[in-house]
Amino acid sequence: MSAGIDLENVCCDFGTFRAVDNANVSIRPGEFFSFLGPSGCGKTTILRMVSGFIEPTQGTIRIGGKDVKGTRPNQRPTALIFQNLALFPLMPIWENIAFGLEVRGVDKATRRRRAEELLKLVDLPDAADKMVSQLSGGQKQRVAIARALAVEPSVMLLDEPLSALDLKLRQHMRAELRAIQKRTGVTFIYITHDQGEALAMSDRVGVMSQGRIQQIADPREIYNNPVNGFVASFVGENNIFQGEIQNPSGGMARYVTPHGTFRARLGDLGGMPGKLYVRPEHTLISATPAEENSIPVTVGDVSFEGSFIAIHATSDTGAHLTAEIRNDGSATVPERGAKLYMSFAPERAAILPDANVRG
Ligand SMILES: Nc1ncnc2c1ncn2[C@@H]1O[C@H](COP(=O)(O)OP(=O)(O)OP(=O)(O)O)[C@@H](O)[C@H]1O
Repeated sequence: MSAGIDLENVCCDFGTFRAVDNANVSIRPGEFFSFLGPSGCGKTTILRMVSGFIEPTQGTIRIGGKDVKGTRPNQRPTALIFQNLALFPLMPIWENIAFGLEVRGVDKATRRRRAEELLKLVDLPDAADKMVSQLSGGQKQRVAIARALAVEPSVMLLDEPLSALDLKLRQHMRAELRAIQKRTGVTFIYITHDQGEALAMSDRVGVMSQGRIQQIADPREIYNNPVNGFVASFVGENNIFQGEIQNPSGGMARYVTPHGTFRARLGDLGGMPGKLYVRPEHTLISATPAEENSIPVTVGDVSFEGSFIAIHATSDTGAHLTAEIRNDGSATVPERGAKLYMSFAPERAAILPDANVRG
């Protein structure tokens, strides 16, 4: 069983401080949905409102279509997983997993069977009789997930559950979590400040800043078509130009800057000024000027990043730019001091407002 979650005009105030400002989102049953944003943007507050530990100051939260106002956390069909797992060290793994069932009066044989099923589900079939201290960080994390799933929640709420793990394990657990979620079909709401994590695992992502949801979309859309500069910068690198818009037409515009006049896609500015954003992997280098959006530069640092090489350069007018080329031998890597041109295709660049912030 999985349930959808709807937030309708949800606000949360702590005294005079508004931690969550007018959140609207419909999370589908069985969806892996992440809230992504920097520390303090209100992600945990949203999770705590869904789980029932705090009530919204305004607005409505529905789980499975039912308004949950006044419903206590233990009466909601949600299970919460933290970074701090709070497993019981003196109980074997299977009893840890079955603890919630014991509280509900389920008999021992059924508890054991259910624990073993869940251990298979999280890919730890031989761990039932081990103790917590015998497991690695990632294995403990999987036990915590199995324990949360034991009480058959319709919604799993995960609060940065991987942040205590080292990088390799975290990357491995991304795939594991995603696989467990798809196997169970339970709705997952995941919060993280790690954009790689959110983009890799989620069906959709809600990017947040200063209490406001900035954009809700699938990971590709978030990366390829960010709605504002905050989202563009939070999920990746950019070359950014500041200038004036000229001749907007058909979703494109000319953009006049001290570094050149460019053509780019025009985002929804909502009356706000815009800057031009283009990703380093869409910034091209050439020995001769490109037909449009071409900037003469001098190469500075050339940094080897594994799968790609970052070329940092400064334009004759003082703009700092970065282009990335793939490390597959297909392009000549320029040297420091080389004079060349950086350019970008108009449809790869967008003029965007800064962010949707409290006015
Ligand atoms: N009980 C509280 N009383 C007062 N302010 C609070 C309370 N809980 C959270 N806040 C504030 O609300 C804002 C949002 O907090 P929240 O914990 O939701 O952020 P977050 O995005 O989850 O950050 P982090 O990633 O650091 O956990 C922060 O500025 C925080 O200081």
